[in-house]
Amino acid sequence: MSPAAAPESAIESTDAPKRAYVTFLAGNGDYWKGVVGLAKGLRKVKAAYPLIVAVLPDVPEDHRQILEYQGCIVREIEPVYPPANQTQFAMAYYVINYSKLRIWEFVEYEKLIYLDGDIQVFENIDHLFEMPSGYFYAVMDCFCEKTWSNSPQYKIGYCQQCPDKVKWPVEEMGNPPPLYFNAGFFVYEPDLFTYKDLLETCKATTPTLFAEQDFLNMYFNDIYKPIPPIYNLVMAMLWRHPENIDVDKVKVVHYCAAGSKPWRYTGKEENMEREDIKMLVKKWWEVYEDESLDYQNVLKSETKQETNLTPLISVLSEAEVVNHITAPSAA
Ligand SMILES: O=c1ccn([C@@H]2O[C@H](COP(=O)(O)OP(=O)(O)O)[C@@H](O)[C@H]2O)c(=O)[nH]1
Ligand SMILES: OC[C@H]1O[C@H](O[C@@H]2[C@@H](O)[C@H](O)[C@@H](O)[C@H](O)[C@@H]2O)[C@H](O)[C@@H](O)[C@H]1O
Ligand SMILES: [Mn+2]
Repeated sequence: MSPAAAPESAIESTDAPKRAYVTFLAGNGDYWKGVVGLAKGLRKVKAAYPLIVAVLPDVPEDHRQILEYQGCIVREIEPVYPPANQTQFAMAYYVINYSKLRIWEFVEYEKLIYLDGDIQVFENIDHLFEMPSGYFYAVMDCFCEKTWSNSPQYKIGYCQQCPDKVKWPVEEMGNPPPLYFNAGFFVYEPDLFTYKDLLETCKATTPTLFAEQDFLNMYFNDIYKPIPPIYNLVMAMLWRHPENIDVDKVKVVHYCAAGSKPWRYTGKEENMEREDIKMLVKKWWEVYEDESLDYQNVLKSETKQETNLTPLISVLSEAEVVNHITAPSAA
């Protein structure tokens, strides 16, 4: 079994609907470390589906090789640029995030779960694929951090996480804004019509503070279904809305607060000395450094088991009971 072919053949050999996890990687910086951590985390929780990495052309070959070595399916995508204008994004690098829209093109998969490279999965979440189709599932965001300071929500002090604390001023501003999700994690269905329409609509839309996240929120507004925050713990929730979070139940952590990316963590930025943050960063490192989770090591130990089973399998295949040997999951 060739290592590179295993993840795909595992899926192709069954009649089950095609599913996968997908993440996004740009540039020659250090985000590949996040993706390696994610691939190993998915393996640790025995995810049943592989991890696709949608890479921009500027991701260097050696980084791609590291990802393939970790069992990822690397797929190059073309960049998507927002129309030029005067907009200030909350972060300058958000401009590349429009390229995420390309993942709607992956139509050989029926359903996909997108995760940012700065996300880690600590418990199996395969069950999210079983939710009814036809919706866009994601976790509600929080508006309380400084990155939101140019938004009306922030200026008013309104957050959808506690809409009764500071009420939305309906009389002055009309209805409160629709529910707004964090676009670091979502469950979606690739589709070529949607893909083309996304790109065309995007071209005709003025970019705003949160770039593709604002755009996706607008585009999928009518089919958006919130899922609980355990599926994408936006770190600021820990100090902004502790009453909404039970850290022990969290399955997916999004290291999105300033200074919290584990591979860059110094502990110096605001809130980064908190015990819960230190614990979550430590948990990320434990997965990242666990060599037993390296794809090549998992392959080796599974090959050993298969060798032991060979006599039994050959008897069974003669009887045409075994049509295929399921390859190990890549994730
Ligand atoms: O230089 C970069 C910046 C971003 N990303 C990808 O884009 C995602 C979104 O950026 P980020 O997670 O840093 O945004 P945040 O969630 O912190 O606002 C990352 O997780 C990566 O998957 C990347 O690959 N290289
Ligand atoms: O390009 C827009 C980005 O927006 C998001 O950023 C977060 C994060 O920056 C926090 O620090 C903020 O406080 C939070 O509200 C905000 O949504 C996504 O995580 C990322 O994947 C990407 O879509
Ligand atoms: Mn992120």
